Amino acid sequence: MPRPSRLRDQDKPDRLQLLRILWRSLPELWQSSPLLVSLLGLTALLGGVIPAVTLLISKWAVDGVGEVASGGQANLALLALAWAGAALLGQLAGIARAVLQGYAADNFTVQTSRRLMDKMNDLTGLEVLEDPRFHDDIQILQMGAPRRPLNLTSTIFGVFGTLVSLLSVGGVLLTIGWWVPLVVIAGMIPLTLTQMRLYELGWSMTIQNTQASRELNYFQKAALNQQFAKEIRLYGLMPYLTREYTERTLDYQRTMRGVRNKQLLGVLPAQVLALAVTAGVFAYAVWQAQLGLLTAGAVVLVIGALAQVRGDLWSLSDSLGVGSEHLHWFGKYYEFLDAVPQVAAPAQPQPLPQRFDLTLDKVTFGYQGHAPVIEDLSLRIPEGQTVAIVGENGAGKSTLIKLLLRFYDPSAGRILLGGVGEETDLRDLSPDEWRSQVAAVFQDYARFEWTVRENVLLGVPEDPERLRYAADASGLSAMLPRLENGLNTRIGQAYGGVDLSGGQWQKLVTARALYRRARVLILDEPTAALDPRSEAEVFAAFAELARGRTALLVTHRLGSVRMADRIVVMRAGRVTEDGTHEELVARGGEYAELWALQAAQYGSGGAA
Ligand SMILES: Nc1ncnc2c1ncn2[C@@H]1O[C@H](COP(=O)(O)OP(=O)(O)OP(=O)(O)O)[C@@H](O)[C@H]1O
Repeated sequence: MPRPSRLRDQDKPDRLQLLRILWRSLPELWQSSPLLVSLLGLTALLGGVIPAVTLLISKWAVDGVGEVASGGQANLALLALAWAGAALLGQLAGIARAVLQGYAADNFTVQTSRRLMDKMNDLTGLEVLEDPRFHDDIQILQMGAPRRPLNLTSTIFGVFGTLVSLLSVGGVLLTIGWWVPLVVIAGMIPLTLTQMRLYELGWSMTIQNTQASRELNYFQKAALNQQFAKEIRLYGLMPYLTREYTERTLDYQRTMRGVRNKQLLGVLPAQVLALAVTAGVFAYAVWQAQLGLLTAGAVVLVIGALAQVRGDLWSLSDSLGVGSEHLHWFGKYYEFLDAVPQVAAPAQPQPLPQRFDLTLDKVTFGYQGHAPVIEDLSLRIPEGQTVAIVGENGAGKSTLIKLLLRFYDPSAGRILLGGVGEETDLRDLSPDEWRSQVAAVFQDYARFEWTVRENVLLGVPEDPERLRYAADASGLSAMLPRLENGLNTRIGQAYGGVDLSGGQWQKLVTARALYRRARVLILDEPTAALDPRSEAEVFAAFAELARGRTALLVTHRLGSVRMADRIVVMRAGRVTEDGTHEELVARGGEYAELWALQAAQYGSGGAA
């Protein structure tokens, strides 16, 4: 993903760029349903020529009436039938187009959304998701994904049909004078351009206001969200939220109202010009008829054609204006699809090494725009070892875990996987393959509003024996009888499900990690919300599961780290102590101090 500053630069693509976007979207639309799109093109073509055909028939009919009145001959009945046939065909083409358009747009929508999701999957790192401006782009893409493909499809075929109609009616007007269609169209061009410019203005306002609208919506969301209800009531936050929401909304509406008014008033002069031109041509046709140079049928043709051209050009300017908004959205969409992530999967990934020793070699890392939080850190974790990582808040423990999972790449140094002589840089492995070998419970784990079972399996096929083992070992089994439908209990009030307590959730996500057949197990603060008995149970399960595999445990509960083979103490992004519990206590450093403190709290006197 490019840095968001690049995204900003492209917020207002010029017309040429819009054409390029259109050029790229056409084959995509075609690929989504070739047959439907071809038929759609045919119906638009048919619908486009019908107005010209109807006008010609009208001309012949009026002239025919004149002929008959002056004693001549004309097959008026046939002409009437032809007129009705053409009108019916036009109606049928319109209905067929609407139906086909619905089907084609459905396919195009699914294809577009799938590509968005696939791309999100390709963004293997987390760095992009942490930039506030990235949220704006995602919000625009997310909001537009269900409707922009349909809008663009209908605009493309609308514009195509209108162009066909303009060309054919313009061709009919040629019979009055070669300059007539040229003058009519030239008179309408300012209207078309003004309309398009104003739509573009509308789009750039949408972009500029996304951050503002996101923020104001956040105030409303906070006010109505159950998650914040306790603090809002306790601290009397509601008046503040209401005030902020109202002021920001009024501000936002003022800005948007300005744009809307400008849009409406801005088209007025161009509309007057267009009207003047058509009125001029109309007057010319009447004058020519008075001179006997045009037949009555030709005057009817001119009147009808002018109305048609006016209607067509109006709808063309409207479609091009709205269409440019859809194309802007597609511009963002392609920008997202083309984004090159900082954490990228290698083109030719190395196979996973035999041994899973982990080596951090002089690793330095800082979050985007921030000072390093891991500095020149070297650490070797042989396969099979259970390592507890402890240290004060903000020491960099969770960051270290995120680096090991390759959610970020170090800015300096390397992280290697493999035994001596076969070490491979994590950057040379397929992130998916590497992560499939790791089970992890994060501090801020995902709470999916699915069933308990789905929350444990997370898309992995069910193995009943393993599921039972994971549920038993994590303590999940013990809480199931209290849930209405056991493993099939739906979680989340939004879908009529139940709410789980923090501790219950923690057991569930521990089961999630235990269910995976992973060679590396990572638990980041797995027991923070657990009662002492559950904590002891989870650690017993962890110790059991950790046997024979690499296990990393980040925790502040020192009582539970004694069972680790080794304890690593971190401070300000560096490893300051490294050894067994006994060694570190004997050493009398930070660990010994923390241990004594916690032991004193539990009243055991701090003895090792
Ligand atoms: N996504 C982020 N963007 C910017 N800074 C971050 C981000 N995540 C963490 N930090 C910062 O990095 C530093 C290390 O954070 P980290 O979460 O690794 O610490 P920790 O040792 O796990 O702390 P704790 O014990 O409180 O969980 C902190 O100063 C934190 O503010």
